[in-house]
Amino acid sequence: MPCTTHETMKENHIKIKVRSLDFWYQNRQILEHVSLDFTRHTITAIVGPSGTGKSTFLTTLNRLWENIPDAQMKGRVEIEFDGTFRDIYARSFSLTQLRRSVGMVFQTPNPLSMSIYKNVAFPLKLAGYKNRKEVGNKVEKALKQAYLWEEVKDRLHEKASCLSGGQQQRLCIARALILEPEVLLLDEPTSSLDQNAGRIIETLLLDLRERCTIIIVSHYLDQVGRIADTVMEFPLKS
Ligand SMILES: Nc1ncnc2c1ncn2[C@@H]1O[C@H](COP(=O)(O)OP(=O)(O)OP(=O)(O)O)[C@@H](O)[C@H]1O
Repeated sequence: MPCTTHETMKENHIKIKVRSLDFWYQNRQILEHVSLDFTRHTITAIVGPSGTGKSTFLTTLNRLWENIPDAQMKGRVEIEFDGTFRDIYARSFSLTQLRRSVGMVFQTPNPLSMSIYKNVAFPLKLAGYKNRKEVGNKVEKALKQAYLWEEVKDRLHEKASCLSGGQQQRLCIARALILEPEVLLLDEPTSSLDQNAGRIIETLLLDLRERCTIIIVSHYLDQVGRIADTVMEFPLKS
């Protein structure tokens, strides 16, 4: 029998496939045989007790763990690009493409010590964009997508450190969005913010779902209830 239509349809909606993933720091195993699928254009929340490997898991989706001494991973992570699943750990897969396609936002806003404008434009500079008009247009678009444009459009050349915590986090989201990633990973992005600033980011993520596949680690179950399409609880039970 050929593959059923139902199975094909299900496969068509998958953006990320994780298969038999094991992870260790030194000799301590943190993730054991994790196999998961993430659906395109949805928000998946990863929840669970402290220390169960939620943040570590996110770093296996963008290879950010690779610089940690004595860390080790086994298994496969495949992301769909232009209709084809690519093994992001394959030698032939470019790290530059991965950095462009998978954006990340951390728990504490981490603006660079430079102006608001330069912070957002920074990934474009690394990617070799030279045309000032094009860069300006992209900065504006990313700041609009991150709901920050109206608040900063008249002070783009001020230091990013002058912004409030919530604004700084939206600035980091704008920086993550400027290369138009297909996947956005967020590690407790609202935990250092007040409730109001956190709610703005939630609304923004619901909007971004149309463009990106979003995976968010969150400790707030009320937040998860408001925004998540799927919830995955760590430690995973096989
Ligand atoms: N760089 C590292 N070197 C060694 N051990 C680490 C490192 N980073 C994390 N760990 C350990 O790995 C385990 C999982 O950590 P991780 O941060 O992934 O968990 P978490 O579920 O995200 O926790 P939390 O909810 O508290 O953020 C913890 O026991 C942690 O101490």
